[in-house]
Amino acid sequence: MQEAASAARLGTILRHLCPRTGAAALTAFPTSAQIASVKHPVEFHYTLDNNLLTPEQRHFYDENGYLLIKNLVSGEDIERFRNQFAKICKKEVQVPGLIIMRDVAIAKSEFVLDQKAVTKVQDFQEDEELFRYCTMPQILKYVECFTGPNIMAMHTMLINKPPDSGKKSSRHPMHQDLHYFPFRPADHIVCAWTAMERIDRSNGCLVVLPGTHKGSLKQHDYPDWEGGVNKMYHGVRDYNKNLPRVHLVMEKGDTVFFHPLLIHGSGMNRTQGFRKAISCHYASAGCHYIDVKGTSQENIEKEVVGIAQRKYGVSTPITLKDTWMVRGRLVKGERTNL
Ligand SMILES: CCCC(=O)SCCNC(=O)CCNC(=O)[C@H](O)C(C)(C)COP(=O)(O)OP(=O)(O)OC[C@H]1O[C@@H](n2cnc3c(N)ncnc32)[C@H](O)[C@@H]1OP(=O)(O)O
Ligand SMILES: Nc1ncnc2c1ncn2[C@@H]1O[C@H](COP(=O)(O)OP(=O)(O)OP(=O)(O)O)[C@@H](O)[C@H]1O
Ligand SMILES: O=C(O)CCC(=O)C(=O)O
Ligand SMILES: [Fe+2]
Ligand SMILES: [Mg+2]
Repeated sequence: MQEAASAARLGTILRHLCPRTGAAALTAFPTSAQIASVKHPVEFHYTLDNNLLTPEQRHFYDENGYLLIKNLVSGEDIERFRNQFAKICKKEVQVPGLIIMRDVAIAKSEFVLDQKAVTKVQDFQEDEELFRYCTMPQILKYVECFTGPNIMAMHTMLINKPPDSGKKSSRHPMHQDLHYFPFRPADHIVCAWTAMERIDRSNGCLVVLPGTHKGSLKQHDYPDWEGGVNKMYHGVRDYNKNLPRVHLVMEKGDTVFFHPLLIHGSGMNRTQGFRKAISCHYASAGCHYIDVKGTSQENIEKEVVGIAQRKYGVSTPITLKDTWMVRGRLVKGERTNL
């Protein structure tokens, strides 16, 4: 009698943990103890086991494509990133390769030389102080669950979402980060995004469509927004507008890890403050480059290559791959493919 009950429970848990077997979704979530009581190894599709993630966390990422870890980066570290960002904006330090981007509403009006004009800095891999973010052990421990032990920091950003100018251009359209990346497999890429202050709907938090990481890479274009769109802020052309949206409210230091196919964006900043977040996209060094010619990524390759050629004053043909090869930095293990 007892045995039959526990066998039924085991079956229930296994069905819950292996949704791809086609069993109906369950409403109750198994506890750690229940999962630990399962004798058969449980299969997870999107994470590797390094004894850090709990089965619940691995299950959550499999189903949703993101995982939020509270309080992962200290207030002191965030203060240092803030200070360095301010120095960069004031031109007290010059960082080779850094892209400083102003909001389209400001870029097209007067020029103000301070952080009020800067909507994000990108490619800070040569700035020791900001790049510390990408090498923090507590972040890399999580990253390894997605990428394995050989880890490349591919893309770095500090986003300083400005108070909206009234044109709604502080929004970031819904997109998949993989659109920008000519490397695969997607499952071995992950973004770490850390809130540098409390971020909620008022200042434009991340908005995600849970589960969309299980889909494919979609066609991206500039959204048809009246007030203008920032350069390279492509959005998914068509996505199911009825899918549930989750607003990720985060406190300072909270960090979200998310899959590069997860459809996400961010709302406009309705406050007077500059909403700050720091992020890094990591990939397994074992990933390989692909040629995006003939794919939906051709449009972004054209734009990125155009900007890179202007920036470095080169006219020789380069590819999207070349622009990533020079930006990627090994942060753990061995640099193999990328
Ligand atoms: C996982 C990844 C997800 C993402 O990365 S999504 C976002 C990707 N964003 C980027 O890659 C940042 C791209 N931005 C840049 O490369 C630069 O900021 C950009 C646009 C080339 C401008 O840099 P600079 O050339 O130094 O700036 P500039 O003041 O001399 O302006 C040159 C021309 O560009 C225009 N511009 C500047 N910022 C803009 C903006 N935010 N949106 C639209 N247009 C913008 C600016 O008006 C000027 O145009 P014009 O020559 O006057 O017609
Ligand atoms: N007309 C639109 N077309 C496509 N994407 C949009 C549109 N309006 C908003 N978005 C995107 O949806 C996400 C959420 O934006 P939105 O401005 O609705 O913020 P929000 O945080 O949901 O704010 P609110 O509290 O007003 O609902 C962002 O990625 C934004 O760029
Ligand atoms: O901080 C944000 O608004 C998110 C930006 C983002 O998703 C991106 O740059 O890819
Ligand atoms: Fe993104
Ligand atoms: Mg909204």
